[in-house]
Formats: sequence, structure tokens, C-alpha cells
Amino acid sequence: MNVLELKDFRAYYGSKRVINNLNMAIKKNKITAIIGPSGCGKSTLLMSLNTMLEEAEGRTEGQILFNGKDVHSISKEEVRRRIGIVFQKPTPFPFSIYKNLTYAPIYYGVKDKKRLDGIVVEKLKISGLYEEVKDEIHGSALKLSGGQQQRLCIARALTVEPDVLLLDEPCSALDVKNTANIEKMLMNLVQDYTIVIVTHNLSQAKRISDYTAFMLDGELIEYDETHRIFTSPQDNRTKEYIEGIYG
Ligand SMILES: Nc1ncnc2c1ncn2[C@@H]1O[C@H](COP(=O)(O)OP(=O)(O)OP(=O)(O)O)[C@@H](O)[C@H]1O
Repeated sequence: MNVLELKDFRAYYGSKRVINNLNMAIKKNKITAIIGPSGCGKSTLLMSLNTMLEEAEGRTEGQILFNGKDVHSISKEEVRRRIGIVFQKPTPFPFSIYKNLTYAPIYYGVKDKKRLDGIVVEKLKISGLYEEVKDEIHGSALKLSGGQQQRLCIARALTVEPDVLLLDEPCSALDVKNTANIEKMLMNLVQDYTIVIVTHNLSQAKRISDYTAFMLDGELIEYDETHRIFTSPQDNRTKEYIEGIYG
């Protein structure tokens, strides 16, 4: 089943077109990796999927369907709740861990303290952080390490129970151990969520994704099951990229 579908999709910054006629469907409960050289449009595509691009001074044409419905026909608030996004640099709020994880649920109307406590514990467990931080839940999130902060940001994105989680190079500022923690977390999460991850790290795409999309100069060159992209790419440009010839 497709959760998101792009039809003849184009994206612009001013008059500059950076994504050209892209058609692609993203499957439910799968990890889809978007790869390609710097500047090919990966982040632009990711931000388009939850209509954030308009806030980054971009503009889109064509259609994005979310569960079959034009994403622009759904309220911005609902789109943002159901399609969460996490960026490269961990961005915890300068509050306690507890407040980071209850901020959005409170905004969306959860008042019951027991329920809020439950959300905090559940999301900390999902992110593998619970044992590490259980005695300092009311301490500042800014005291966590970079890797812990990024796991907290993913946990925070999950507190409103989105359908889709978009991740833009979530591990690029992290070391091998923290990257492995996040990859493990994502592979567990995919049972309940649909995940789209932009990554420069081809080994990461290979390790964790079910599908891989290769972009070049704003075009979707090839999109297939990850093992096919890495073992028998159909397009020579894909082959050259995964062999490290350019990019
Ligand atoms: N706010 C902006 N205004 C104008 N042009 C932009 C803006 N953001 C990105 N671009 C341009 O759009 C193109 C696609 O950028 P994008 O950030 O989507 O690429 P990317 O593949 O994610 O790159 P990277 O891997 O380096 O993050 C690039 O040519 C970039 O210079």
C-alpha cells in the first residue's frame, strides 16, 4: 500500500527548478532511502512531502497524495502531525526531556498527567533512551550527548503518533556507535511507521532500507528495492554513483 505518492512533481526556488517531473510512490511500513550527490534535491523532496518547502521559500507543482488525498487539501496542522520530520542537526527544545516529549501532546489536547507520563516512558523506551536517562527525565535535554539528543528528537516526533517519519541525514553528525543505535531504532520503528530517510551514507541505505531512490540533478533516476539498486542497477548513472565514481 502507498502512503505517499508524487505525480509529475516539480519543485522550485524562485524561478529555479530543482526537481523535475518526479513520479514515485512510498510504501507503507517500509524504509525508503533517498540517495544522490549533494545538491540533487533530496532535502527539497523530503521537505515537500510534509508541505514544509513552502516555508523554506520553495514552491511546488504537480501532486503529492497522502493516503490518496491531495496533501494540500488537508490542513497544515494535520499534515505536520501525521508526517513528522527530523533534521540532521539534533534540535531538542531548551527544556527538560519530559517537556520535550509532552510539548506536542499537550498542544494537541492531552491533559491527563498519567497519560503524559505514559507517553514519555513509552517513547523513551522506543528510542532506547529510557535506561540511559530515566533518572534525569526532568533535567535539561541540552545536557544529553549529540546521539542521545537525536534519539530524543526522533522520540519527540513520535509523540503525536504520525503515520510517516521523514529523516534528513539524521546520523551525519554522529559517530559509528550512535549511528548504529539510530539504525536499530529505525528498523524497529518500521513495524508501526513509514520511514523516508535522506542519506549520504550508501552503506546505511543498504543496511536499513527496503527501497532506494537515486536522484541526480533534480531527476529521479532509479527507484527500486534496495538490494536491486545495489546489486543490479538498471541505469548506468546509478551504477556509477554506487560505485563511487561521482558524487
Ligand atoms: N532556500 C533555497 N533557495 C534557493 N536555492 C536553494 C534553496 N535550498 C536549496 N536550494 C538549491 O536547490 C538544489 C537542491 O538542494 P537540496 O538541499 O534539496 O539538495 P540535497 O540533495 O539535499 O543536497 P545536500 O546533500 O548537499 O544536502 C541545490 O541546487 C540548492 O542549491
